[in-house]
Amino acid sequence: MTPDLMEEGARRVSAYAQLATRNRTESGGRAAGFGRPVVPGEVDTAHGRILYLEDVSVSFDGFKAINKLSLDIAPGELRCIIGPNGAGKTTMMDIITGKTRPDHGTVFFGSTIDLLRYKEAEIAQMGIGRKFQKPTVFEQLTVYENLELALKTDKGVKASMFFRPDSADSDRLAEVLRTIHLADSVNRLAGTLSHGQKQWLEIGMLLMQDPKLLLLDEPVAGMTDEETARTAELFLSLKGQHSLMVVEHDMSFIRTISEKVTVLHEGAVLAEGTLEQVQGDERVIEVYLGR
Ligand SMILES: Nc1ncnc2c1ncn2[C@@H]1O[C@H](COP(=O)(O)OP(=O)(O)OP(=O)(O)O)[C@@H](O)[C@H]1O
Repeated sequence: MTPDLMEEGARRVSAYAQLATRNRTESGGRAAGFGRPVVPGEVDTAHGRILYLEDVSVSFDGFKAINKLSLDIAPGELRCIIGPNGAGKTTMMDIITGKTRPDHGTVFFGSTIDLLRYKEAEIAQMGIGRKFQKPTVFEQLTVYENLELALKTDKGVKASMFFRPDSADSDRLAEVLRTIHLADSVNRLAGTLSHGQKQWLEIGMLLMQDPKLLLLDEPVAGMTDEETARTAELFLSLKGQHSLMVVEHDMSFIRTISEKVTVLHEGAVLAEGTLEQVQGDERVIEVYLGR
């Protein structure tokens, strides 16, 4: 082979690699992203959606847990999801976070990131944080150390061994401590916190990674009334800066925080609107009372 041909081949290989990388990290090669500036690492919300599910279905042993589910969430929105037991709320979150693969449908983060092409860990890195029902903080570490650890998880094993928070990290830590009402408890062992405080600490750990979308599964279950009220304040303060999807059974909590409520039933959206609207919907009443 002549040097010219070899050079030409190398150019083609390099151009192809660049194209593949661009398609994977920016627009997924879809026409929707064409012509708009795409900032690597930024979620493209130009179409007014941070999360978009269309016609999503998944079956377990022939049982349709999610059945042609379509739903979207606007940037900065705080969306509440309600529905009777077994409606598919957890399965929907499993699909969004890459834990469960749907049999069918479309799931997009912004208008350009096809979440079905990514693994669970990659989706978390992209800025989708998930809080499970039970708090999972490190009980033997202090509040501060738990938050510091959340910063390190982003940085890989070697970097995290020598990690020292810089001033931007320290500012962020202080801000998160204030947001989660634990500024007075920095040096307390997480194991000595109340149930509600542990939940806030775990939310704080997610906030350290500055997630664009937070999925929260029954965040006030087991909390006292005072803790529930403080959690409502916390969520209202996060709205706008982050998008939130909150699954909850506690209707008085939902009443305090909600604008738009989505009711899931048998794996699909049964109704959507304000809490008053959905509570007045005959189909919703039947589903809740008919159990
Ligand atoms: N891995 C699985 N294998 C078999 N069935 C499953 C699996 N995951 C969920 N299901 C079934 O799918 C349906 C939806 O479950 P899911 O946990 O998503 O409901 P949910 O709305 O979160 O309920 P809850 O309010 O009780 O948490 C249920 O009937 C459940 O038994």
